[in-house]
Amino acid sequence: MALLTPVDAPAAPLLDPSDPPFAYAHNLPLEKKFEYLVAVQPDARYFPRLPSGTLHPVLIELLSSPDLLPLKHAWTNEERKGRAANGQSRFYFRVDGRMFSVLFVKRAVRPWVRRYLQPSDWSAYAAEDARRRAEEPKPTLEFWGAGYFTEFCEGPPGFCHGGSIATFVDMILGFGTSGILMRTQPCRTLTLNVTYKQGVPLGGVIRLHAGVSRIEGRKSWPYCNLYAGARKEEDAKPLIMSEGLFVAPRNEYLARVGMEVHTGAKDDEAAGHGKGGGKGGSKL
Ligand SMILES: CCCCCCCCCC(=O)SCCNC(=O)CCNC(=O)[C@H](O)C(C)(C)COP(=O)(O)OP(=O)(O)OC[C@H]1O[C@@H](n2cnc3c(N)ncnc32)[C@H](O)[C@@H]1OP(=O)(O)O
Repeated sequence: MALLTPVDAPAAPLLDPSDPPFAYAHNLPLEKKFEYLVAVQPDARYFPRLPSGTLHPVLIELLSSPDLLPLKHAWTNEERKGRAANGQSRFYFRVDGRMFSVLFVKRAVRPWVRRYLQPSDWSAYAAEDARRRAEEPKPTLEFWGAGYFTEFCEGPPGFCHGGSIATFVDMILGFGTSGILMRTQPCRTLTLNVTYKQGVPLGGVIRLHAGVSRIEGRKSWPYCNLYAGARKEEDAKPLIMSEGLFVAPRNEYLARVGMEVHTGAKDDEAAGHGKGGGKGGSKL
């Protein structure tokens, strides 16, 4: 299935901040904030359509918002080297000013979500977060992202496996939308509907548009569409359309597994801003 495995492949070169890709990143207004993202771009041997170590313009655009908080170097150089050699598929997206990434590890359709904007100073972050929320009392109900799938997600030759796509959109729906928007832990998938209108090519930049069309109490109805190409075109038809019903676990379940229990009216109020939603009252 995969064209190249890490075992067959030559070792990835050591990533060095003095390399041209880093200089390229440093020319950007956000300077070192890009360093980490640049460093984890896959090697060109695994991902030949983008120059090694550079960010695609659409990702730069995505990351260039002035309200981005400094990125934290969450991984060591050694980890970065290893990860870059694994040909991971990676997507970036922003929700409420926070940057997230979803990546696939090797062949397994096992995605991990990593929150990029982990500030080193949590009190400063909390203050910033509170200020932003005060200015934008309504939760973000839609967001855009971009990324790519590599050969570890291959199904039909040159195209992404349907299971990888289903896993990916499940993550976006579950974590990226309902979990975050409802200000709770990730919600659980109750139903997931994926329409594969066209194949998703490996290697090229894929845009995503996701959001939540309705929120009622513990339930939310997120959607996620995938498009080919870096640029948004008004008449572009989605390759993939997905939607689902996601349900936040009951409080008694959360208490049993030792997770924080959300009962605050504020969260419910925020959730109630969804189209068609609005009951908001806690049914937890
Ligand atoms: C750190 C990174 C972590 C990243 C995580 C990303 C998230 C990825 C998302 C996933 O993949 S989760 C894994 C796959 N999903 C599961 O394993 C879920 C398994 N199912 C469950 O755990 C429970 O069924 C669930 C928590 C989803 C719901 O349990 P409940 O006991 O709350 O269900 P309940 O029967 O009360 O139904 C909840 C609501 O849905 C409604 N409902 C049930 N079945 C339905 C159906 N088929 N269609 C429409 N509505 C339905 C039901 O009427 C009710 O509405 P109301 O509250 O308004 O009355």
